[in-house]
Amino acid sequence: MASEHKNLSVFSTENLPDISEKHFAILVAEWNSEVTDPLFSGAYQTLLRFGAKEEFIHVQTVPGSYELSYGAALAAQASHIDAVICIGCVIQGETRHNDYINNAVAHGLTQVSIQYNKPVIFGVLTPNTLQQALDRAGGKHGNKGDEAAITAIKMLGVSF
Ligand SMILES: Nc1c(NC[C@H](O)[C@H](O)[C@H](O)CO)[nH]c(=O)[nH]c1=O
Ligand SMILES: CC(=O)[C@@H](O)COP(=O)(O)O
Repeated sequence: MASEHKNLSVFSTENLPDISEKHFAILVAEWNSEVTDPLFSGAYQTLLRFGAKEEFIHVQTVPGSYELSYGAALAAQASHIDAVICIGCVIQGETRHNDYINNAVAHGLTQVSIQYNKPVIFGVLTPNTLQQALDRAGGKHGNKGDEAAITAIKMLGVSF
Protein backbone atom coordinates (compact mmCIF):
# COMPACT_ATOMS: atom_id res chain seq x y z
CA MET A 1 0.00 0.00 0.00
CA ALA A 2 1.45 3.37 -1.02
CA SER A 3 0.80 5.04 2.34
CA GLU A 4 1.39 2.00 4.54
CA HIS A 5 4.45 3.27 6.44
CA LYS A 6 4.47 6.92 5.46
CA ASN A 7 3.90 10.15 7.32
CA LEU A 8 1.75 11.82 4.68
CA SER A 9 2.15 15.22 6.32
CA VAL A 10 5.74 15.82 5.24
CA PHE A 11 5.79 18.96 3.09
CA SER A 12 8.13 21.77 2.09
CA THR A 13 7.75 25.02 4.03
CA GLU A 14 10.21 27.05 1.97
CA ASN A 15 9.23 30.36 0.34
CA LEU A 16 5.87 30.63 2.05
CA PRO A 17 4.08 33.98 1.65
CA ASP A 18 3.61 36.44 4.52
CA ILE A 19 0.22 35.62 6.03
CA SER A 20 0.35 38.05 8.97
CA GLU A 21 -2.46 40.16 7.50
CA LYS A 22 -4.43 37.31 5.89
CA HIS A 23 -7.83 36.19 7.12
CA PHE A 24 -8.63 32.47 7.18
CA ALA A 25 -12.00 30.77 7.56
CA ILE A 26 -11.97 27.26 9.00
CA LEU A 27 -15.18 25.22 8.67
CA VAL A 28 -15.36 22.08 10.80
CA ALA A 29 -17.93 19.30 10.37
CA GLU A 30 -19.34 18.03 13.66
CA TRP A 31 -19.73 14.44 12.42
CA ASN A 32 -16.90 12.18 13.70
CA SER A 33 -15.67 14.93 16.02
CA GLU A 34 -13.10 12.55 17.53
CA VAL A 35 -11.39 12.94 14.15
CA THR A 36 -12.38 16.46 13.07
CA ASP A 37 -11.30 18.01 16.38
CA PRO A 38 -7.63 16.97 15.95
CA LEU A 39 -7.79 17.83 12.27
CA PHE A 40 -8.97 21.33 13.21
CA SER A 41 -6.28 21.67 15.88
CA GLY A 42 -3.63 20.71 13.34
CA ALA A 43 -4.88 23.27 10.84
CA TYR A 44 -5.25 26.03 13.45
CA GLN A 45 -1.83 25.51 15.04
CA THR A 46 -0.16 25.29 11.63
CA LEU A 47 -1.62 28.65 10.60
CA LEU A 48 -0.33 30.22 13.83
CA ARG A 49 3.05 28.50 13.41
CA PHE A 50 3.56 30.16 10.03
CA GLY A 51 2.46 33.64 11.05
CA ALA A 52 -1.31 33.96 11.03
CA LYS A 53 -2.91 36.09 13.76
CA GLU A 54 -5.40 34.34 16.07
CA GLU A 55 -7.90 37.15 15.56
CA PHE A 56 -7.68 36.62 11.80
CA ILE A 57 -8.70 32.96 11.98
CA HIS A 58 -12.50 32.67 11.81
CA VAL A 59 -13.96 29.30 12.85
CA GLN A 60 -17.44 27.92 12.28
CA THR A 61 -18.91 24.42 12.61
CA VAL A 62 -21.40 22.76 10.28
CA PRO A 63 -23.42 19.61 11.04
CA GLY A 64 -21.75 17.31 8.50
CA SER A 65 -19.29 17.29 5.63
CA TYR A 66 -22.11 17.66 3.12
CA GLU A 67 -22.76 21.15 4.54
CA LEU A 68 -19.14 22.21 4.01
CA SER A 69 -19.90 23.42 0.47
CA TYR A 70 -22.56 25.88 1.58
CA GLY A 71 -20.50 26.92 4.60
CA ALA A 72 -17.52 27.52 2.32
CA ALA A 73 -19.67 29.66 0.02
CA LEU A 74 -20.76 31.81 2.96
CA ALA A 75 -17.11 32.23 3.99
CA ALA A 76 -15.71 32.81 0.52
CA GLN A 77 -18.21 35.54 -0.34
CA ALA A 78 -17.14 37.49 2.76
CA SER A 79 -14.82 40.19 1.44
CA HIS A 80 -12.37 39.98 4.34
CA ILE A 81 -11.74 36.24 3.99
CA ASP A 82 -8.63 35.34 1.97
CA ALA A 83 -8.75 31.54 2.15
CA VAL A 84 -11.16 28.85 3.36
CA ILE A 85 -10.15 25.55 4.97
CA CYS A 86 -12.81 22.83 5.20
CA ILE A 87 -12.40 20.02 7.75
CA GLY A 88 -14.45 16.82 7.73
CA CYS A 89 -14.36 13.04 7.98
CA VAL A 90 -16.71 10.80 6.03
CA ILE A 91 -16.31 7.18 7.14
CA GLN A 92 -17.59 4.44 4.81
CA GLY A 93 -20.79 2.95 6.15
CA GLU A 94 -23.05 0.07 5.12
CA THR A 95 -24.44 1.87 2.07
CA ARG A 96 -23.07 4.19 -0.63
CA HIS A 97 -24.05 7.28 1.38
CA ASN A 98 -20.38 8.16 1.94
CA ASP A 99 -19.72 8.14 -1.84
CA TYR A 100 -22.49 10.65 -2.44
CA ILE A 101 -21.29 12.93 0.35
CA ASN A 102 -17.66 12.77 -0.72
CA ASN A 103 -18.39 13.43 -4.37
CA ALA A 104 -20.76 16.28 -3.53
CA VAL A 105 -18.24 17.96 -1.25
CA ALA A 106 -15.30 17.55 -3.60
CA HIS A 107 -17.23 19.09 -6.49
CA GLY A 108 -18.92 21.67 -4.29
CA LEU A 109 -15.71 23.04 -2.80
CA THR A 110 -14.08 23.22 -6.21
CA GLN A 111 -17.03 25.22 -7.53
CA VAL A 112 -16.91 27.62 -4.56
CA SER A 113 -13.19 28.18 -5.01
CA ILE A 114 -13.56 29.01 -8.69
CA GLN A 115 -16.73 31.08 -8.24
CA TYR A 116 -15.27 33.32 -5.53
CA ASN A 117 -11.67 33.25 -6.82
CA LYS A 118 -10.25 32.17 -3.46
CA PRO A 119 -8.44 29.08 -2.19
CA VAL A 120 -10.95 26.60 -0.73
CA ILE A 121 -9.06 23.64 0.73
CA PHE A 122 -10.43 20.07 0.86
CA GLY A 123 -9.43 18.91 4.32
CA VAL A 124 -11.91 16.04 4.32
CA LEU A 125 -10.86 12.49 5.20
CA THR A 126 -12.65 9.74 3.28
CA PRO A 127 -11.51 6.60 5.14
CA ASN A 128 -12.85 3.09 5.12
CA THR A 129 -12.54 2.81 8.90
CA LEU A 130 -12.28 5.00 12.01
CA GLN A 131 -8.74 3.77 12.55
CA GLN A 132 -7.67 4.93 9.09
CA ALA A 133 -9.11 8.32 9.99
CA LEU A 134 -7.33 8.52 13.35
CA ASP A 135 -4.07 7.54 11.64
CA ARG A 136 -4.44 10.68 9.50
CA ALA A 137 -5.61 13.03 12.25
CA GLY A 138 -2.41 13.12 14.26
CA GLY A 139 -1.53 9.44 14.06
CA LYS A 140 1.07 7.42 12.16
CA HIS A 141 0.23 9.03 8.83
CA GLY A 142 0.39 12.57 10.11
CA ASN A 143 -2.36 15.17 10.24
CA LYS A 144 -4.36 16.17 7.17
CA GLY A 145 -5.32 19.32 9.03
CA ASP A 146 -1.69 20.45 8.96
CA GLU A 147 -1.57 19.72 5.24
CA ALA A 148 -4.78 21.66 4.61
CA ALA A 149 -3.39 24.74 6.35
CA ILE A 150 -0.08 24.60 4.50
CA THR A 151 -1.98 24.20 1.24
CA ALA A 152 -4.04 27.32 2.01
CA ILE A 153 -0.88 29.30 2.81
CA LYS A 154 0.86 28.15 -0.37
CA MET A 155 -2.14 28.97 -2.53
CA LEU A 156 -2.11 32.56 -1.22
CA GLY A 157 1.32 32.82 -2.80
CA VAL A 158 0.10 31.73 -6.23
CA SER A 159 -0.33 34.62 -8.67
CA PHE A 160 0.24 35.46 -12.33
N1 LIG B 1 -22.02 9.86 7.65
C1 LIG B 1 -21.34 11.06 7.72
C2 LIG B 1 -21.96 12.29 7.53
N2 LIG B 1 -23.29 12.32 7.28
C3 LIG B 1 -24.07 13.56 7.37
C4 LIG B 1 -23.96 14.42 6.09
O1 LIG B 1 -22.68 15.06 6.00
C5 LIG B 1 -25.04 15.52 6.13
O2 LIG B 1 -24.88 16.30 7.30
C6 LIG B 1 -26.44 14.92 6.07
O3 LIG B 1 -26.52 14.07 4.93
C7 LIG B 1 -27.52 16.01 5.99
O4 LIG B 1 -27.30 16.85 4.88
N3 LIG B 1 -21.25 13.43 7.56
C8 LIG B 1 -19.89 13.41 7.81
O5 LIG B 1 -19.24 14.48 7.86
N4 LIG B 1 -19.26 12.21 8.01
C9 LIG B 1 -19.95 11.03 7.98
O6 LIG B 1 -19.32 9.95 8.18
C1 LIG C 1 -21.70 8.03 5.44
C2 LIG C 1 -21.83 7.58 6.85
O1 LIG C 1 -20.87 7.12 7.43
C3 LIG C 1 -23.14 7.57 7.56
O2 LIG C 1 -24.11 8.33 6.89
C4 LIG C 1 -23.60 6.10 7.71
O3 LIG C 1 -23.68 5.53 6.43
P1 LIG C 1 -24.53 4.20 6.16
O4 LIG C 1 -25.99 4.55 6.36
O5 LIG C 1 -24.17 3.84 4.72
O6 LIG C 1 -24.09 3.11 7.14
